[in-house]
Amino acid sequence: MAPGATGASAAVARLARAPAAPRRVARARAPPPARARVAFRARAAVFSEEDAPSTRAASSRSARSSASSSSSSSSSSSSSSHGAADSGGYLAVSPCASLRGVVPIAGAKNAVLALLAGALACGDEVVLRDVPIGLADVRAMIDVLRSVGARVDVGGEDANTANTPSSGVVVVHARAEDLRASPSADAVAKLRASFFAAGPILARAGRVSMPLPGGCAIGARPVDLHLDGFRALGAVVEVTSRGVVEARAIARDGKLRGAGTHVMRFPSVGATHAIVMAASLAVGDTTIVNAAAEPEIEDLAAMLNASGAKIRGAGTSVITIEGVGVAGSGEKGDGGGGGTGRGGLGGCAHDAIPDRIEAGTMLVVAACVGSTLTLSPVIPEHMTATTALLIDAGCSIDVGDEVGGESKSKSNSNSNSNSTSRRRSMTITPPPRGGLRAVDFTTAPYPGVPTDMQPQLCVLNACAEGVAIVRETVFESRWSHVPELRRMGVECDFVDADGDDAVANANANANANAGRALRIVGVGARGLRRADVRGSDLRASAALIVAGLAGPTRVAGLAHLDRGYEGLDAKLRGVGADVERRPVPPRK
Ligand SMILES: CC(=O)N[C@H]1[C@@H](OP(=O)(O)OP(=O)(O)OC[C@H]2O[C@@H](n3ccc(=O)[nH]c3=O)[C@H](O)[C@@H]2O)O[C@H](CO)[C@@H](O)[C@@H]1O
Ligand SMILES: C=C(OP(=O)(O)O)C(=O)O
Repeated sequence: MAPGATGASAAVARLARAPAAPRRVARARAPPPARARVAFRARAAVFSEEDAPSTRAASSRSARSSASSSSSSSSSSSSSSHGAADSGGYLAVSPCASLRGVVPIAGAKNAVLALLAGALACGDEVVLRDVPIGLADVRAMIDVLRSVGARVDVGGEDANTANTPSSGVVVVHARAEDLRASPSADAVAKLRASFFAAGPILARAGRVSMPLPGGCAIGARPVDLHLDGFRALGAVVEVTSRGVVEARAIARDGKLRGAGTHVMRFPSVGATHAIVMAASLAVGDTTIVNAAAEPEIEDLAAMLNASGAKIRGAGTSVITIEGVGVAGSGEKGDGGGGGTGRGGLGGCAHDAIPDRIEAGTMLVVAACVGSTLTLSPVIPEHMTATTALLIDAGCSIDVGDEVGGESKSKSNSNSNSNSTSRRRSMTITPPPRGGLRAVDFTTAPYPGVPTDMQPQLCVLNACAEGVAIVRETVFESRWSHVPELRRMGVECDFVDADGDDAVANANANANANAGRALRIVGVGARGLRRADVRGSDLRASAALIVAGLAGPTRVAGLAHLDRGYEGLDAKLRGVGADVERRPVPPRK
């Protein structure tokens, strides 16, 4: 425990502990595939509102599991920690012979959530564009910001419904004098990214009182790596028995100090976000080794740099941050970028990167239906792991000309554009239906195959000819789509599999999956069987909808979908799919 840490609660001790040494875990084999029960009759529960995930209960389950050490695991794939009741009805999806056209790709959910947290690090106005403001997670994150005193104005097209595509503008102004250190527990419980806000609040207010977050129920998801980072930056941290992280700067001036070299055990995306934001406002320098390299981190750094931060190496595994101090500290900050010249960050205008996971999902749609589709805009370099798999599966991918100029990140006080990712269109031409080949894959931190694409890529394999082996090394319980795919007639079982467990071993949480893999036997030209299914997390819901395009399906669990896909059903209809959102039918 860090010097000066108060309390020795069991939760803190567990959070501080390094994970147990990697070991092979004995596992029971998964039960044999459920035999078909005719879907619409047998699965009344799938469509009952009563079995919708309950907000409070699920959130507190998640909080407890978040508080547990990284060596513990929780099998929570059948429930959600998302706060929304499942009032979204279901999607009736019919198989379609062909699709055609251009799918608009929204700003990236996971980038936007980090950017909103990043705006709390800034003393002046931050204008964020390409924000999918219809997403439940974006709205919940805005609630988190408002609950700590930030002014947030939301504008742009079609800002009001979860299932309408939009391209919104959000203006955040988090003035130092208004900033409060205790976000609303209800808002925080709704999503994982809420915890990203702890870093900037701690750095600016000198303390934070942060409830443990929500998020998809796909694994234990502790926050120990975030807390290690705060301690390295000179904070004392404790987790109360009520599941609230209490952190405060040790220094009497209430400021964080540069951590020097901080090595992360695993390249956690969220912990990297949190440390980058907090270290930017610390006094002194920090180098994060084994940082996450995801594009969303590069995007956050671009926004912070345009506001006056001094971050180098974002998008690689070593990130160096020269802390500019907090406003009024007079310790650092030279007025460059959007900085205030008195320490602290200023403001900027920033366009969020396109959503590589939404785009990847649409590529799988095209592949499963066997139709050519164009997506726009995308940043192709962010998607290479996914596109390489699709090419192996027999698809061809063409990258088009630049669309809409380069991604912009413009400081309020000068015109230093520091992000140059090119947005383009991308066209996928798959083989005719039945011609897809199965592809083995293993998820891994960027630039590996994204875990957020794993369920959708399982569906790709379900639609292909042949047998695929899928390994998940990031989230131990991200398999909730598997029983639902079985209901759709896909043979899939967990099998022992050798391979490189290096990534899983670094991430003790995923050890439950070390040495085991999902074996999927594709249905090929036969197509999938009619079924009623329920998505139990965001990407599982999306994957099951994609599967429905190859076999008639009613997919419940839309509250998950609406967290992270803005108007997926409307976008699918826009290219010719037969997808209809319907209310929950009465119970029989
Ligand atoms: C809002 C957001 O951006 N969510 C993304 C983010 O989640 P998130 O930031 O939660 O994911 P992390 O990269 O932190 O988690 C990866 C692994 O590290 C473990 N871990 C994480 C933090 C920690 O303190 N201790 C620890 O052990 C987790 O349990 C998990 O097994 O990255 C994930 C990995 O690409 C994506 O699937 C999520 O969509
Ligand atoms: C897992 C995801 O989100 P979160 O981290 O917010 O649960 C996701 O976007 O797939």
